[in-house]
Amino acid sequence: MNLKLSHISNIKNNNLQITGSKSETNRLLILQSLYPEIEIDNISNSDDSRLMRAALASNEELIDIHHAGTAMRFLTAYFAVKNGRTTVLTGSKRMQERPIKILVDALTQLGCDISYVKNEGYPPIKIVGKNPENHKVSLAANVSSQYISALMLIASSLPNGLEITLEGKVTSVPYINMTLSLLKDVGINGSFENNIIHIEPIKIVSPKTVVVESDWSSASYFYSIVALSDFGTVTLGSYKQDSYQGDASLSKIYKRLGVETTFKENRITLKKINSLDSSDILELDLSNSPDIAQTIAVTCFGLGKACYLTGLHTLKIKETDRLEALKIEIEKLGGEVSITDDSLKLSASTLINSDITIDTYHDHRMAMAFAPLALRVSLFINDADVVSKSYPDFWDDLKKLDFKVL
Ligand SMILES: O=C(O)C1=C[C@@H](OP(=O)(O)O)[C@@H](O)[C@H](O)C1
Ligand SMILES: C=C(OP(=O)(O)O)C(=O)O
Repeated sequence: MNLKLSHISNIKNNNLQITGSKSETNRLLILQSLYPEIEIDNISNSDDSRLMRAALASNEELIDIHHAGTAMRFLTAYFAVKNGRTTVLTGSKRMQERPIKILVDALTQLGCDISYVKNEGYPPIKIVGKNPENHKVSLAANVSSQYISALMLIASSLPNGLEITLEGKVTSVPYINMTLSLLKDVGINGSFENNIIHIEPIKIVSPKTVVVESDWSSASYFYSIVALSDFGTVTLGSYKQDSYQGDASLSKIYKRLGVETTFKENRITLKKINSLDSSDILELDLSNSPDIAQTIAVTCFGLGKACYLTGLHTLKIKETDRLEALKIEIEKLGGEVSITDDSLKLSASTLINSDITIDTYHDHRMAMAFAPLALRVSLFINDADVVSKSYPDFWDDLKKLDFKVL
């Protein structure tokens, strides 16, 4: 599907209900499979959560999780401790390029049996479920926090729980804290101090309904829309001020880009204010919130504001090499970008080229991050249905804000 996007007027106040966080949902789906007493409310309707549910319900040996990184990593740990069951976990072409060795090695240390079907270090993998005999493990923490969350999610089901030692600089820390908070919410005890995580064992938890907060990464596109509008306001549900999601830092970051956030009951209202960060260049370390890097880079570009984004070392191994993809697409529109392995620098440039086709590289966030630019120029989005990975209703929600989506 190739879309043409344009917008004729400003954003009128509109109420949107954003789907549940896919990160919270996919953690809770694993926990619910281990502890059926758990109920989940405001579950994500993303492809990644649908695939996770289907995988957990499947009795097949071969399970294909397509593009879903959390599903790939969390299910590797889940099936590794399903004694007596053999599973082959595979995914899309890109998933077969996303590394998994650190997690496989950690599970092997515990006594699990996992082998590579094609290329060493990458999916597909064959998992022969075991009752692992060890309860201590250490792993590198600088590549993906998903490996650590995967171990934490199965830890309480092991007879002695788990002690996880994190080596090196820990990346995407809020996602580890999110896992710990959700474990606690369902009645599992754990701690994370001085790079050591302890999770206690528990056989049964008390019945409990956990309400998933709406997805903050998805909210980022509306922050960008409001920032790029002349006088827009958008209200989004269901959010809370004390979020488990690191991307809730959007409210602080976008204050510097001219968007004010107010929390009322369980909704946030984003309002355009006319005060932009006064520094020549917006500098941000995004190692705690990698998923909003694309949104912020594109907002800055649309505003003609220079930015220097660091802490982006994980972007190269996500749905695509996001640094490379951002550079190519922003430059098509007339911007100037330089990248390293972990940073992106955008010069203060003017959006000059209209009717450009944005390529999305099988990456939902490429499509959604560039869409707000339609407030400034009309553009085309290639392969626009990629958004369903995290936010299937995205284009319908843009129509509610008077975007022309053709
Ligand atoms: O645990 C999670 O739910 C996630 C962790 C992050 O990945 P990394 O830890 O690999 O950066 C993030 O980018 C991803 O979208 C979701
Ligand atoms: C990186 C992402 O997802 P995952 O790693 O779970 O595929 C994302 O949603 O931006």
